Amino acid sequence: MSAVVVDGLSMTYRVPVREAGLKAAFRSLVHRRYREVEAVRDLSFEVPAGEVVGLLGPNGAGKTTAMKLMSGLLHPTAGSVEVLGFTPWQRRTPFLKQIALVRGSQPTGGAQELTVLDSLQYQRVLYDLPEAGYHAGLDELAELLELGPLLHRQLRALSLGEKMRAGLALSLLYRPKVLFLDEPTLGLDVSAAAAIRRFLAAYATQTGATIVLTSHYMADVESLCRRLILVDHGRVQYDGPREELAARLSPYKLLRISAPAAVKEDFDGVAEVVATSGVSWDLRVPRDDVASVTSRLLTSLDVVDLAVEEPSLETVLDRAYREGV
Ligand SMILES: Nc1ncnc2c1ncn2[C@@H]1O[C@H](COP(=O)(O)OP(=O)(O)OP(=O)(O)O)[C@@H](O)[C@H]1O
Repeated sequence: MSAVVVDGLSMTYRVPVREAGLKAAFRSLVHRRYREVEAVRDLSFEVPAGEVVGLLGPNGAGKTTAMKLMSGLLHPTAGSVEVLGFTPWQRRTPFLKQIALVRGSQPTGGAQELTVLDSLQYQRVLYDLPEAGYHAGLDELAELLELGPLLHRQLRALSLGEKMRAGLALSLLYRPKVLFLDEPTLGLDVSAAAAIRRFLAAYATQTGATIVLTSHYMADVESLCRRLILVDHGRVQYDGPREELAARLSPYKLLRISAPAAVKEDFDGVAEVVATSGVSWDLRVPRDDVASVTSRLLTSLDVVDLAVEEPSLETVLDRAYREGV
């Protein structure tokens, strides 16, 4: 069963335009002109219950707009969305109780003067959580997100990484079945980002939640999403397994061998040498030839180590963004 069904979704913003200068400012009071920005165009995809999918694309591709539409913050210009059978922008209570949108740019909503614990208690009242379930959930989240030292601090006094941990606890306290994560590691240092990734991976496995994630950090995508949906100019450019995108965009693999006695001429007519340092050689090999090239090298050279690598996701996406899929 699909938890999220997006069908022919489009969203056009109407943005007021004004030329520079005082005269233009007055003129715009009488005659306001608008221009249209098509943020999302005819987007369609489905996410089965329990899947973690990465919604990727370059800046301005329409990801955040799509996330806002799927979580009911915006009403689309055209098309439909169903999340757990609900139309998000109707914002019905049973829908709101089963989804969460977490944004790295605004990890914690609500009153920033409240302490983390007060905010969690407020969330309990808002979502009508039974006392026992609340305490069990809170203990679990507090442990996983290391919230102990933060509970009695005001939200506004937290660092970015601490805010994200608190924001996740606030959003996950009521155990949403569908989680929209918009750049959850934005601006975090390497270990804070890694901690969030570890937590999300564990949360997804433990709860079987459906997760739609946007991120510009490849580590997030690689550790969490097997399926990628690539959008550009508001349209789906690719929807499928992560590895297949690499195979489609890069017809080569990298063969890394360590052969102390090898010289450059040994590779003539066998594989293209792209880098070498000491006894180690990086070879670019067409995907279909990897097996034959490997066995040729193993017979002709004294190979002490060998590894076959996919091009990095960063390289693959850079190519997809620049040249299309
Ligand atoms: N509230 C708004 N009013 C007008 N235009 C908007 C609004 N929000 C977004 N846009 C425009 O819609 C397009 C898509 O923006 P969106 O934020 O959805 O992209 P994104 O893929 O999330 O980008 P990024 O990776 O930079 O966060 C952009 O051209 C953006 O300028």
